[in-house]
Amino acid sequence: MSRLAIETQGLTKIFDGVTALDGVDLTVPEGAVFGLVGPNGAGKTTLIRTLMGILRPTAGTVRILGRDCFEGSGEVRQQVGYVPDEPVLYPSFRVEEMLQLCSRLYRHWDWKRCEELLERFQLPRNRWILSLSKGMKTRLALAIALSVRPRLLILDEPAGGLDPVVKHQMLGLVLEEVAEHGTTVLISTHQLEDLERIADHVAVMKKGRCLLTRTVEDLRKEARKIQAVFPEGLPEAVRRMPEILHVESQGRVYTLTVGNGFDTVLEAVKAHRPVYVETVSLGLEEWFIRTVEKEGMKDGAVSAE
Ligand SMILES: Nc1ncnc2c1ncn2[C@@H]1O[C@H](COP(=O)(O)OP(=O)(O)OP(=O)(O)O)[C@@H](O)[C@H]1O
Repeated sequence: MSRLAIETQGLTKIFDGVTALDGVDLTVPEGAVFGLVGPNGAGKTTLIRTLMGILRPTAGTVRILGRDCFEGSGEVRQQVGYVPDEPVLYPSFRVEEMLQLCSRLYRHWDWKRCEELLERFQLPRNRWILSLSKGMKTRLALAIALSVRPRLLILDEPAGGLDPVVKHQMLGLVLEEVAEHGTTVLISTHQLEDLERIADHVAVMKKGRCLLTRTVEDLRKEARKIQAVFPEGLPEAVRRMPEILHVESQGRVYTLTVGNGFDTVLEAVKAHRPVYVETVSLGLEEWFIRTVEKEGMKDGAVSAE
C-alpha cells in the first residue's frame, strides 16, 4: 500500500460560529498531484492552513508525511514547500535578503536550485520586494518553496495574478519537480483546465466538507455525457436516475451528464430504444460544475439550470 503524504480525520475548524471545515477526511498518497477544487468559501484555504499547522483544528487530526504537524521538532515543516494565496514576503527586504533568511530557516535549503529558479523566473536578487509585481511575488514564493527541497509542495491558488506564459512555465516546473524528485503536490485552484493538465487526483470541497475524491483516470472513464434522441421525450425512469448529474435538451435531443455509474445509465438509455445515441467525454470543468450543482440541489439550493 502506498504511503500517505497527507491524512486528515474528522478535521473541523469553527471560527466564531462559522464552520469552515466540517469533518474532512482526506488522504493524499505520496507522489500524487492532488487538486483541491470547490466554490468560493468552500474551506480550501482553511484546510491548507490547518495542514500547515498555521491554524489549530477545533476537532480532528492531521498527519503530514506520517507525522503530527504540531509536533515540537518542526521537522515536518522543514519538508513542506508552501505557496500561500498571498505570499508572506517582507516588503522592506531585497530578494537576496529574503533568500538568505529562508536559507537559515530551512535545513535542506538548496542554493543551486534557488539560483536556477531565479534565472528561469527572471527575478533580480537586488530588487526590493515592495517593488515586485503580484506575479513576481508568486514566482519568488514558488522559487523559495522549491529551494527547500520539499517532499510535499502545497500551492494555494498559485496561478492568481500570473500571465499565461508564466503560468504555463510554473505548471511545467511543478511537473518537472514531481518527475525528478517524486514530490507530492497539493494544489488548490479555480483554474480547472490547469488542473486537468497536471493533476492525477481531484477532491471537491463544498461548505467545509469533502464531497468526493477521484483519480483523474477514473474521472476520464466515468465523467461522460450521453446524447440521445427520444421522439416522445426523455423517459421518466431515466431522468430520475441518481447517477445523472444534469439533463439538457434541445428539441428531442437529450444530453445527460453522468457522474459515476456511466454504464448503468447507458444501458437504461438503450433499453428505452432511442432513435440515436452517442457518448461524449466531459471536461473537468463541466464535471465540477455539475457535481457542485447536484450537491446544491441536495442541500435545497436552487439549481443553476
Ligand atoms: N479567520 C477567519 N475568521 C472567520 N471566518 C473565516 C476565517 N477564515 C475563513 N473563514 C470563513 O471560513 C469559510 C471558508 O473560507 P476559506 O477561505 O477556507 O474558503 P476557500 O475555499 O479557500 O475560498 P476561496 O475559493 O474564495 O479562496 C468562509 O466562510 C470564510 O468566511
